[in-house]
Parts: sequence; structure tokens; C-alpha cells
Amino acid sequence: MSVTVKICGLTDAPGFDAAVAAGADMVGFVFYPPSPRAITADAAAALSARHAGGPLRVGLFVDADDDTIAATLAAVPLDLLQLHGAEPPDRVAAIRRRFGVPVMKAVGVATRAEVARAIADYGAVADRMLFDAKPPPAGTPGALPGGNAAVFDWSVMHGMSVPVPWLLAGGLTPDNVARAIATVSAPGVDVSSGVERARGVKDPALIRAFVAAAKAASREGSA
Ligand SMILES: O=C(O)c1ccccc1NCC(=O)[C@H](O)[C@H](O)COP(=O)(O)O
Repeated sequence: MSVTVKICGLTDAPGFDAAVAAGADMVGFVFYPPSPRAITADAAAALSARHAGGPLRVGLFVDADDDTIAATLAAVPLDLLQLHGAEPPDRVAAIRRRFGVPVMKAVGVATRAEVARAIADYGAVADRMLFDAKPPPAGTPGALPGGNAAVFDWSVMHGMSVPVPWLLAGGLTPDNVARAIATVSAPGVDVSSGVERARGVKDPALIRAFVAAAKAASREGSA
């Protein structure tokens, strides 16, 4: 089966158009104002309207309250809510129930025990999961809850049974994504920094290269 490819943190037409044309399965908008990739709901709606159909539109939130999520959804239709903060399982379930939109819980992991804990906590309340590197320690200049180009030891995913579709993230690039997919048999991959020419500025050529490398790796894996 083809690997699911998500391009996160899109903010402009060249990046968005490149992701759609390259065949990305999901495109992500960051609704987290401190991020260099932050986008307003209106700007995301305008980008999204450039192409009917195509990839799932994913809205990324960090510990957002209901009013923020509701206002965003009123402006831009989203297919999936990515929760990239410290949302506990009952908050994930409540968001899913209240908005009727599937949710993907992002978790930062470094060990097998943390992967197992995350699956136990969120496997029954989230529609999808995303395994990312842990963010740098609080206070590190420029550190974000995600999107830090940090790689974690992919081998901690070996043999883990995740009960929902999941994505591997954290420091992926066009050069390492095939190895990542092969190493952990990841059914999906997510990238932001690795397809940028500068922090927060997407590079259409890198987006094309990333999607092509991920799709080729999944074809080879299933051949
Ligand atoms: O990208 C951001 O600015 C961001 C801000 C706050 C929470 C999450 C954020 N990004 C998440 C992602 O882009 C990805 O899901 C993931 O962390 C991989 O990012 P990267 O290592 O940059 O490829």
C-alpha cells in the first residue's frame, strides 16, 4: 500500500501548489501563532480554495481552546485536526466529539516505553497518531512544540502495534525518508523543515523530491 505523505506548515501558493501537484496525501496548516509557519484561518482558506479536492486539509493546533478551533473551522474546512500540544486523552476525545472532525494526536517520543505509553493513552481516542521527536528543552531559543528538524531513533517503533493509522515525523528530508520508511515500515510520513529553503519558507523543488522519494520507497517496499 502507498505510504501516506503529509507536507506540513504550508503558507504560500508555490508551496501549496507544489504539494498538491506532487501528490501529497495531506497538507498541513499551522494554527499556532508563535510559529514561523503560522497562518491565519483566512489565508489557509484562500490557499485551500486553489484546488478542489486533492489532499486532506490538516489543521495543526497546540493546546487550543474550543473557541479557537471553532473559529478556525468556520473559516476553513479541515479534514483532520492535528493536536500537537500536551492535550491529555480526555481533551482529545472531547475535541473529536465536539467538532465531529477526525483527530490526529502528535506525540514526542525517544524510547520504546514512551511509544507504548502513547499508544496506551491515545490509541483508543485518536483517529490517527503522529510520532515525532521530542521538542528541545523549554527555553531553548527558537524551540517549538514540533517542526524542529529533530530526528528520533526510529528503531523504537519496531514491532509496535499501533491500532490507528500513523505517521512518522521529525527531521525527515528527501534524502532520509526512504531509509525511514524501510527502517520502521512506516505507513505514513510527515515533513516540514526538510522541505524548506529557510525556516518557515517552503521550497517547491524539495517538496517534489520528498513526495517522490517517499512514494518510490513505498513502491519498492511493496514490490
Ligand atoms: O511547524 C511548526 O512550526 C510547529 C509548531 C508547533 C507545533 C508543531 C509544529 N510542527 C509540526 C510539524 O511540522 C511536523 O508535524 C513534525 O513536527 C515534523 O517537523 P519537522 O521535523 O520540521 O519535519
